[in-house]
Order: sequence, then structure tokens, then C-alpha cells
Amino acid sequence: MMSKDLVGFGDDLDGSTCRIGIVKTRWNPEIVDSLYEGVRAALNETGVKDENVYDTTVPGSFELPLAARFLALSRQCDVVITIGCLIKGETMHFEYIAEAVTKGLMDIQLQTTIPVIFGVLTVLTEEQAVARSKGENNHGISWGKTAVEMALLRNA
Ligand SMILES: O=c1[nH]c(NC[C@H](O)[C@H](O)[C@H](O)CO)c([N+](=O)[O-])c(=O)[nH]1
Repeated sequence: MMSKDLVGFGDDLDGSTCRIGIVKTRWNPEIVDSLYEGVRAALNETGVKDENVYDTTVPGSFELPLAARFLALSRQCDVVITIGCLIKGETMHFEYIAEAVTKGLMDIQLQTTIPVIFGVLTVLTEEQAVARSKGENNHGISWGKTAVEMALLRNA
């Protein structure tokens, strides 16, 4: 039975062998780029090598699942991190995209066995997004650590 002690967690993660794919959206760039910085800080902290990080962008969150599938099927990544931010507007557009993206990303990791990190903020206001993408509450930090842990678990 696999123990989490075999791959470490939190501060014990060794990402030096992990190959990380990152796909982020061009929508809500200030929020997304701040989340991305949090992800990269966590990858650096766990020893992931810059040459093992593959970066790409898509227009919006609705495009994240297909890009994540491309990366997963490339077999060049041990894990894929998706980064986006959906902010509720006046219509139901938010709900439809959020549901489709969430299910799409889950399906891809189950189909390909490549972990896909759900790094999509789904918030009601821009203030909520800012609060979750800055400083110690930058959710990108935990997404980066989760990515390394899941990559190690997959390859254990
Ligand atoms: O990533 C986002 N895409 C958004 N829309 C674009 C969508 O993800 C697709 O790129 C577009 O529908 C084309 O497929 C957003 N809103 O519409 O509000 C949003 O808040 N965030």
C-alpha cells in the first residue's frame, strides 16, 4: 500500500525529477499571472528544474481542458497545472463554463492517468479573486506543491 511518506508532502517534496506542464489563460491576466507566480515559487521551492517546466497559454478557461489534454497526451509532462479565473457576471455564462471546465479537467486526468491540477478560481467578485491570488493566500502556491506531490505519486 503506497504511503504518502514515500513521496513526501508539504516541505518534504523533491521535485528535481518532475516534468511540469503549465497552461494559463490570457483572460483576467493580472489575477492569472499572480497565481502563476505563486505556482512558480512553489516549483522553485521543491527543486523543480526550469528546463523541466513547459509553459503555454490559451485564450480563456473554456480552452483549458483541450490544452491540458494535448500536454497530457504528449507524454512530455508528469503533471499538468491549469491556471484560470472565472468571475461571475450578469448571465449564466460563468456557471456553464465553470461546470464544463471542471468536468473536462477531471475527465482528462482520469482518461490519461496524468494528474491535472485544477487551478481555476471560480469567484463571484474580482475582490475575491485578488484575495486568493496575493501574498500567503496565493492559491497558486498550493497548486504548485500539489502538482509536485501528484507527479511523484504517479511515478512512485
Ligand atoms: O477565463 C475566463 N474566460 C471567460 N470567458 C471566455 C471563455 O473562457 C472562452 O475563452 C470563450 O468562451 C471562447 O471559447 C470569462 N468570462 O466570460 O467571464 C472569465 O471570467 N474567465
